[in-house]
Parts: sequence; C-alpha cells; structure tokens
Amino acid sequence: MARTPLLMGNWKMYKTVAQARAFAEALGQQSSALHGGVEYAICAPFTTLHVLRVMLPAQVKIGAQNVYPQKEGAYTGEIAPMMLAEFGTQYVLAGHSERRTLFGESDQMINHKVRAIVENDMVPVLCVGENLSQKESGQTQAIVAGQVVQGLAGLSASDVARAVIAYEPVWAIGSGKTATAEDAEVVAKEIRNLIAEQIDASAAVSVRILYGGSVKPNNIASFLQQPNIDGALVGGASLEASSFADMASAIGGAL
Ligand SMILES: O=C[C@H](O)COP(=O)(O)O
Repeated sequence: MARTPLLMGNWKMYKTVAQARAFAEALGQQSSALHGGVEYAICAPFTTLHVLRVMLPAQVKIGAQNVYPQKEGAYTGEIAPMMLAEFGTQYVLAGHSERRTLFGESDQMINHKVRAIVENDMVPVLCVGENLSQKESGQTQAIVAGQVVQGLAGLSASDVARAVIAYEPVWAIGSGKTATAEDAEVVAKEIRNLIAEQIDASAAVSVRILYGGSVKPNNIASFLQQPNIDGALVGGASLEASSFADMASAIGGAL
C-alpha cells in the first residue's frame, strides 16, 4: 500500500503572529512547489495557529507541538485535546526529545498524550530517538523500540495505522549532523518490523515513519528515497518559506 509522503515543519518556540503571517504570504506565492501527492503540515506555537489556519495554502495543515491529556480542568498553562481538535488542528507532536529532556516527559506521559490525541480524532506524531551516548554504546535499537512500544501502548491497530512516527536521533537535532539516509532507513525498517511483530502487520504497512534531524532542502530527497521513510520532521529549515518550498520541490522531484 502506498503511503502518502508527509513534510512536517516544527517551528518550536519561534515566530510571532506577524512573522507567521509573513511566512504564510510568502509560501502562498510559492505554492506551485506544493505537490498534490504529498501532505504538508506545520506544527507551530499556539498563538500563530489561527493566522496559519486562515492564511496558509489549503494543502498545508496545522499541527500543535504539545497537549495535556485531560478533557478539561484546573491545569494552569496547559491546553486540552478537544480545544485543539475543535480549532482544526490535524496533527499533534508527542515525545519530542526537547519535551523528554527539558520538561521531563516520561514514556507513560507521552503515551497518555498519544491516546488523548487519537481519542480526539487528531493524528499523533510520536517522536523517538537515541541520544549520542546511547548511539555510541550500541543502544539505538533498544531505546527506539522501547519508546515506540510504550508510546503506542493501548492504541488499536487502526489507530496505529493512522499514526505518524518520527525517528529523530537526538544528536542530529539542530546540530547540522544528520544520520545517513541508509542508517535512518535501518532504524525506520526496525520500527516497521517491530510494529508488525508486536502490534499488527497491516498497521505496520500503513504507519508513516518520518526522519528528523538537520533535514535541509539539499538532503531531504535522500531520506525520501528510502523505502521505509515516508517524509521528514523539520525544525530550522522549516522556518523560511523559501526553504519549506525548496523541500517541497525536492520531495516532489523524488516521487
Ligand atoms: O522536530 C524537529 C527536529 O527537532 C529537528 O530539528 P532540526 O531540523 O532543526 O534539526
């Protein structure tokens, strides 16, 4: 079964409303780079989601970077899944390494978020990946497998089939170092095999697996050419409309 490629930006804590508006206007002028057979999304700060939803080209969906896994309540500073869903948010990140390391999010908390995202009919983007010392001590497969299994626990096979997993080696994020496309493919294939063995074979065929970590216009095609990599989760290079459009063109050219 063909999986639809996905180019997803993660703006992290960047951009004011005015800057987001300028991005949307600029991307609108370059919308010919957007390919009909590819999905696009930007996970942006909450304050910019409205202007993006109104102004981005229709092919580009909006995503959130975080959510709190409760329906509502006295959780100062948090946002509920149904607030995001009602707003028109399609994707929500869960388990990004910055949330794991800077905010102490456990696999259990990440799993609660993933389940809450699914229960509200949005698509979870479960981020997984090893840090440098784990890579150097040969633990990549074990670390990633644990994060995937715990992150997806309790989901039905059809929920897993709709989910997105982003493999982001922590040492590659914002560092200018990427995994080689071949090494990323090895991990992506292991993730797919793991899901087939432990969850459901059909879900393993459908689930989309992205690579993230210093993806740029000049290297994105090499990742998309790998059979088990279905797109990219891009930080820094998603902040400029021209760069986002260049990555969209590179993916279109690689299809
Ligand atoms: O979510 C995105 C990743 O953290 C990658 O960020 P980067 O493309 O700036 O390395």
